[in-house]
Amino acid sequence: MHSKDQICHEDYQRTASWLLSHTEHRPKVAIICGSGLGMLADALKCQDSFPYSDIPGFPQSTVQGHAGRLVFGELKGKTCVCMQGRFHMYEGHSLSKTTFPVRVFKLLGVETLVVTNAAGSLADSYQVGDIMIIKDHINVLGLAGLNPLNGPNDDKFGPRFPPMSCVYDKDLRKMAFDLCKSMGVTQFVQEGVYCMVGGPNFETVAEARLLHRLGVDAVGMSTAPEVVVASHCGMRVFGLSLITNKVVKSYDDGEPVNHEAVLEVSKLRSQTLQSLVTELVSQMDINNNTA
Ligand SMILES: O=P(O)(O)O[C@H]1O[C@H](CO)[C@@H](O)[C@H]1O
Ligand SMILES: Nc1nc2[nH]cnc2c(=O)[nH]1
Repeated sequence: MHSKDQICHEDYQRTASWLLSHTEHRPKVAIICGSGLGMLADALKCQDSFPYSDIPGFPQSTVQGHAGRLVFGELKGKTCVCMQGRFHMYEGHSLSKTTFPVRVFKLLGVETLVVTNAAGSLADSYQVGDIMIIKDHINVLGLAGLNPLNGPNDDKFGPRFPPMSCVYDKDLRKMAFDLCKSMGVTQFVQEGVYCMVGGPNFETVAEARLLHRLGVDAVGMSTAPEVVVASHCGMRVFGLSLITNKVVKSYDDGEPVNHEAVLEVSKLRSQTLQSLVTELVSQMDINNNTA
């Protein structure tokens, strides 16, 4: 590594080579599990699992509900790699560290990234427990100049100025919605705009009202940097937010949120999310070359 924050191509390669020499799985799909959503990895068959502390170059998870384990395996015959725990900037990681695994996945041969998160809703029509298919995002940190792509561009991954106008794959969104129909769960499925803020504090009422007026449907403290990096290196992206709470927009009522409540709601929808992600991956058009 060059400096504390600068990660060079060889750093990603070193981690990718280590993983390739420790598992025979050759994933085409990567799944990032949000807060309390680590059970998505439980559906993987023929697992090879690595604590982040064993993987050279990998950051460590510090947040409750993020186990800190990388799991390789098969979902209905499709080879996947699953992050049981992601990295957030508020933990003290640089944005390039929070997105480090995404570029490693690219070097492993991953073509599609599935991101999941726990989020608070701003949209009045959303209920706690709803699943939101992410249509687009607002990267508040990115707009303010905090972008994982800052610094010298690594042309081996992608261009200096990547477009971001069609990041969340339309076909995968439609496929997910159709799956929700066949699963009979459309009454709690939404499609909307996710906004990433820095955290770790939850929103003030004034901030919540601002985000609401900006057209944000759900807010969280992750996902956008991973998606920007994945899109930069040409990956197809699909995202789901689980609505774990309603963001308080009134000075007179509303329940203040806490992380324990977020984890509780995650448990509530774990089975549905697991089935949805499993079916989606199984229907994806991917070239499943095994080593
Ligand atoms: O985005 P994920 O990792 O799901 O976690 C969400 O839940 C935590 C707050 O409860 C924050 O980290 C927020 O971003
Ligand atoms: N910023 C933010 N992140 C969350 N993660 C889960 N719920 C919330 C929320 O209400 N706000």
